[in-house]
Amino acid sequence: MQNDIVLKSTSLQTGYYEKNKVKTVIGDFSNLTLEKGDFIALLGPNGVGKSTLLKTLSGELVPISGDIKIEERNILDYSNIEKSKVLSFVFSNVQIVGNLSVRETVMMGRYPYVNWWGKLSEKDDALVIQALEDVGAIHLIERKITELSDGERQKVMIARAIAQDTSLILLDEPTAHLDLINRIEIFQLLKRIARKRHKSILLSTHEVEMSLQIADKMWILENGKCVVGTPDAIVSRGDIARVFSNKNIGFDTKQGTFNYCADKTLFSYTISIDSTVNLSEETRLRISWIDKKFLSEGCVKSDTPDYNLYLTIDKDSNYLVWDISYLNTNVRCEMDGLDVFKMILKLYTQ
Ligand SMILES: Nc1ncnc2c1ncn2[C@@H]1O[C@H](COP(=O)(O)OP(=O)(O)OP(=O)(O)O)[C@@H](O)[C@H]1O
Repeated sequence: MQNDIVLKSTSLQTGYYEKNKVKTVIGDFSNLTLEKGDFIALLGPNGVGKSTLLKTLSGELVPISGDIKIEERNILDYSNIEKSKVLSFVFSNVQIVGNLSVRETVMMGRYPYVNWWGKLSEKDDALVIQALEDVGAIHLIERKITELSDGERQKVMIARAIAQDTSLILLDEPTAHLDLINRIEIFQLLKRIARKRHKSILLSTHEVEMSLQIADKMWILENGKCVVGTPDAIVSRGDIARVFSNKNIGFDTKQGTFNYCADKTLFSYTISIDSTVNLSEETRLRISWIDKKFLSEGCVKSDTPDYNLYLTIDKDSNYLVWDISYLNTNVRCEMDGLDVFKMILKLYTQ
């Protein structure tokens, strides 16, 4: 395979047909490629066309124009059974077929390989067990799929895709409805599979911060186009800030995190620190969280501020305290961020 390219689309337009006529064009992409071992996050606002692109790349939707090649062969030239040997698709809303056990569900991934007599071999069974071990769900093997939590079920569906042993795995929002730990686990699990088993994995997600940390590359959809790059390139080019920020959400390019800002500016402030204060890691952290809290309340940092916040040590208690000065008023309050804010608000509305 040339340059390890697993999927390549050329001049692809995605969209929908109605009565054999083009109803709407959703995406218009120059060349998109997925290479062996790639772990790629597909991101973009609601309704931008992520699912439409995934369904088109999987052959479920017919492109409006352009073509898609998987392992150098046009996707339209594959029979269903041939396609299911090169490509697996994990949907966000897991469709549960019948009252199957976890073993039977994952075994369905081996269906494209059943022998002439329609029988699964010992090798198939071993692959099912291996796939369940890979996703950390082997303990669920005898459970009914209907009796699992969303996170457990999602892992089983990923195991099914692994058992299917395709070079390409597409996943549509595999972490939707999952808690934080399960979301991270699924991301890391998919990355491990891409690495260990040299699979190409493309998943759509709304997890911007997690994708920045874990994905090899990102495809960001914006107005029907796709911006492609490694996380560092995408951040430094300002793509994340442009696509995902608005007047209430700012992207911190150094931290790779979002900050939530208020609609209107309430007041400005500055923070300074007395030289006697020993800035421990915890104190630095608390100050940065005060900044976040203030930002979310509509307060901005300024060199000519309404409020001066001076961090010092109270001589009697030996605790850290804030001295707040505003016009001719000076007050002292404890370190706690909410207390500081409430105190300032009190002065502000007096
Ligand atoms: N069958 C259809 N016919 C016409 N338009 C459709 C059809 N299905 C979806 N769309 C439209 O295509 C656009 C892209 O939808 P798609 O589901 O691909 O977006 P998405 O990026 O996956 O969104 P989300 O993040 O909300 O899941 C939307 O405007 C949607 O309304």
